[in-house]
Amino acid sequence: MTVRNPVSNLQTLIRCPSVTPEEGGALDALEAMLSPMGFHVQRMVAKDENTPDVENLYARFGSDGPHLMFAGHTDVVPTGDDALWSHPPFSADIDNGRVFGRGAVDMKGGIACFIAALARHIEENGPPPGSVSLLITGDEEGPSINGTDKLLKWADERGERWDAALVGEPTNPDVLGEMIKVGRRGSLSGRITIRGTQGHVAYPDRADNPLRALPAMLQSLMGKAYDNGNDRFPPSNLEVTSVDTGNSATNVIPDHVSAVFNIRFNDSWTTETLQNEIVSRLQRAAQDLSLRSGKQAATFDIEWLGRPSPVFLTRNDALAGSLSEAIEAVTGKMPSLSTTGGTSDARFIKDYCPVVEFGLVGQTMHKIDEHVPVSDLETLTVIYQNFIGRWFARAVGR
Ligand SMILES: N[C@@H](CCC[C@H](NC(=O)CCC(=O)O)C(=O)O)C(=O)O
Ligand SMILES: [Zn+2]
Ligand SMILES: [Zn+2]
Repeated sequence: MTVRNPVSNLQTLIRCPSVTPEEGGALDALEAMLSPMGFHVQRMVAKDENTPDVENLYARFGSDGPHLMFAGHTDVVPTGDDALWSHPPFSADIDNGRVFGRGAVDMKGGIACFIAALARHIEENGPPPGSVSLLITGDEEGPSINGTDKLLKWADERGERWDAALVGEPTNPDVLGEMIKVGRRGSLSGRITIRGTQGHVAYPDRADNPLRALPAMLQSLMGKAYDNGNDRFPPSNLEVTSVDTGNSATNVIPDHVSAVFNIRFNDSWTTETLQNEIVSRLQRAAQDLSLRSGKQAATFDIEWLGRPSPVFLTRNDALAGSLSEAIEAVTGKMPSLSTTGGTSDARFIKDYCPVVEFGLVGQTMHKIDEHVPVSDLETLTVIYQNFIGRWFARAVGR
């Protein structure tokens, strides 16, 4: 089986230009690797209003339980200015012991290693005593509307059930083996629009500049901590990500200003309690007249943007334990169990089975010259192989 080499698996995948929502040949390449191994491969196209159709793949090896899912994505973020790359972003060139290309660590590399690991496990130990599935989406880096969420529902409707899932996102900050993700903070975005009265900039008494209310409003959102975090999660944090008046003139006071924000929140909040907190902070700040003496409280409205992402924590010692033991056996490191960073598709999987995440080192993800050391690909493959053995041994009670 040639797929036992993670480096050639990865080179094949990188050479498929699968920038979201393009399939780019990446799922065809996966199918060509998995079918000869004995996987039953199915392709599913997900559709929704106002978003492009996206191709996804579900492949199962075996028909009985226990059932282990490996989840990930073959879509990649855009390459940016290709001229800035030292190797073309879809070349998969190897230079100085490193494979270069978009998706090298995020996360075609993780998929390449898992396939190699399973191939080695089958060759050396025979098929696992149960089933292994790959749930691979082409819409993780995009809106995530036509990806893992819909693919899970589709598979669930066809009777698929899983006992545990491993997501192969690049979870390690600096060194392979240092961090497993066992949960994620939630994510909530919104836009506030402060209303004023348009007018001539030389006659401000005849206008009401909404920008004079903005500093107090932004201070209320970002100035005071939402919480201090806890032993499970980092503190919640809100960042304002854009401010816009739509005003192109220098001598006109605009009639409105909008600010967009995103908050990453921990399990001391629900979406609803957090929305209430944000609105009450804004209502208080709207009374602040320090830059607007003689005016009424500012008027504003708030619009919640997109789907909020839920906060979740995987409380499954057996799953995180098998993975930690595998990592320690191969690298000598005991990984931390973390909930730091962004959200991931594990937020959808957690409704079906316990889920943890472990993959490559994420330092170059989304950057120019994304790359992965060949040695990390080999080490991750050995970790995944070790994990597969441990997880099934534990699941069947051996
Ligand atoms: N576009 C999607 C989901 C966005 C997910 C994104 N995740 C990461 O960047 C992962 C980084 C990490 O592992 O820390 C995010 O957190 O924004 C949507 O909006 O649903
Ligand atoms: Zn990713
Ligand atoms: Zn990414």
